Amino acid sequence: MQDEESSGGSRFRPRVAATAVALQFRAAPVGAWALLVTTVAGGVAPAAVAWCGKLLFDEIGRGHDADPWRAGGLAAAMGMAGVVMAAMAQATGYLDDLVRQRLAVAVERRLFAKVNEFRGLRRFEDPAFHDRLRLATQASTDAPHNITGFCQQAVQALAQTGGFLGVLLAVWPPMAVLLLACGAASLVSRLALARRQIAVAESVSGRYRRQLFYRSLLTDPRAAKEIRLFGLGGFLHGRLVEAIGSASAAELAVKRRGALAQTGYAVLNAVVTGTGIVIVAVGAAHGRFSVGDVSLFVAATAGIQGAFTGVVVQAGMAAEAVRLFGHYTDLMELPDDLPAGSAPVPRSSGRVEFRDVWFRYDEDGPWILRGVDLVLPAGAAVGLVGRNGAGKSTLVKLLCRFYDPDRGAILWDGTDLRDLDVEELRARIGVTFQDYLTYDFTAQDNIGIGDLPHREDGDRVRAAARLAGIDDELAALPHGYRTQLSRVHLDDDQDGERGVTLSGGQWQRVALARSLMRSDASLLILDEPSSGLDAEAEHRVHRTLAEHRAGRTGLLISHRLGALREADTIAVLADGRIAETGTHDELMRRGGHYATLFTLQAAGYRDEPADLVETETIP
Ligand SMILES: Nc1ncnc2c1ncn2[C@@H]1O[C@H](COP(=O)(O)OP(=O)(O)OP(=O)(O)O)[C@@H](O)[C@H]1O
Repeated sequence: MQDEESSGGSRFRPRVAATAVALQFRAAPVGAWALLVTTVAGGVAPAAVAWCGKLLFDEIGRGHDADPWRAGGLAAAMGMAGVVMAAMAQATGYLDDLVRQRLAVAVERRLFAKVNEFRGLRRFEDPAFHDRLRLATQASTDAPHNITGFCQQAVQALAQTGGFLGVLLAVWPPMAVLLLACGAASLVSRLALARRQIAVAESVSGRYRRQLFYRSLLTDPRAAKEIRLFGLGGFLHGRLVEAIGSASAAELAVKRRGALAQTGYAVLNAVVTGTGIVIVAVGAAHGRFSVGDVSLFVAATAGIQGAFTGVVVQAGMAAEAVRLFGHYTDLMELPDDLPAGSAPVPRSSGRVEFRDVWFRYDEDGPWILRGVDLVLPAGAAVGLVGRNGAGKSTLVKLLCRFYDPDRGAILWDGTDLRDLDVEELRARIGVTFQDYLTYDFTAQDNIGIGDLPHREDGDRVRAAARLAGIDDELAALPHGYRTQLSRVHLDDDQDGERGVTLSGGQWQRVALARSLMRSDASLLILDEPSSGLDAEAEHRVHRTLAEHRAGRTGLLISHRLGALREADTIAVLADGRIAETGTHDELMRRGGHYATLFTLQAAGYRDEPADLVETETIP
């Protein structure tokens, strides 16, 4: 994804710059226009002041013939202009902050709204996408502002240079040419440096990603146990330092080159200026220039150099910003990784059929599913069994349409999932994922977000918690369902209070309750929902779920085969296909994979030696 074509290589991308400028005027219209006005005015003012200075010196230089009123008026005008310039500088500073803030908010808002639009999971599993997202996020704070800052600086410099050039041409024309040549050379060199800086920034992007990873790992309370027990602190710290060191060494090398180049141009500028001043001073001594001419020449030289220095610095920053902001515009233009279907999801039964489904995560990766044929009859409970890595959770992800099958189709009441409106489809499914999330929210929110419109509906949340067998424990927390389930992140209004930490099994039941919030879901998928529950809790939860599920299609995945015994059908996934299907009794009679697994587990409970159990090799 970070190929030259999509990211534009190191060439200048005017469309990116135009987008950034347009975004500034959209994010803060009044502020942006006001900033433009104060900037232009700030650019013109120094030339006007210098011109007044020249007139003043010339007036004073007339000795006894000088007009005191005119000299006083010119001095007063210079004083007033100084006040206006100072006020203008303050106003520009404030407007600059205002626009920068509004712009950063606008960019970030758009960026993460776009991220939310990706329907599938593929982008989130692509390291290049994460690099681009990181660079685009980085761009959100400064890049558009730097681009517009450069435009303003350029406008200001044009105004300033234009005024002073006229002065120089009138006094000693070669100086104008020399200063322009120095400025142009400095600009070209700064742009070349910016290109190198950008290339380095992009080459170390992966290292920054690793830095963030190690940093968050070293402070994550969930990681703290293993880090301490396995003594990983030093190891992880070393890797963090290595990532930081290698990233900053490359950046420092470019900065060194930049500093050297800029020093060279500063010396050149000083030589040019010094020569010019000497020539004009000698000319004044011979009576070719007035005192006012000399003062104006010095002011004009400094003014033009100042304007160029500003433009050169801003141009470098803008070039980097355009490149960085290019990641934002590219990301905003990324197409969705899943084509959108638009057909409404039938309100009927919720029969699901996998028809010769083939799937692999990467084009050159191994096939995970190799022609799965499976029917989840409407209203029936289907148990899915298979060894670790058989592809059970993958099947669930395809069912939720996080990916599309490479071959074959999944049909919902006869319609291909690819043709259905994906949001509507997902709203009809309740899922407890095997790798469920634990949110640093209140207990109420941890469950309520399973059905956002009813997040605040206390009765509904408690009903779901009751089904998952966690209601009593949550109600007994210090603030009941309003208790924060986190020891780290507390809301602002909970200052001084401490959250609580739930046990693994309690969290699992909270996750289960979350998936049960969608009381009108047609399909309920539970991927290892009771792996962390004690025997009593597991028994209770499964009984309640069986009652609750009535009439809905259910897919239950578990390595504890006893939990699947009551399912209407049990399917065994092996070698990427459905190897067996049937009821518990049918499969036991068949004596295949399922019977082998079940007998092994049962033997463990009965305390029989495993070698007494007849086993078939499990694929
Ligand atoms: N996002 C992914 N990218 C690449 N490979 C993946 C991804 N998720 C899973 N896999 C691979 O797909 C295979 C099937 O994984 P899956 O999680 O579906 O197995 P499972 O049957 O649910 O296993 P378990 O019983 O251990 O939960 C595994 O080999 C796994 O490494």
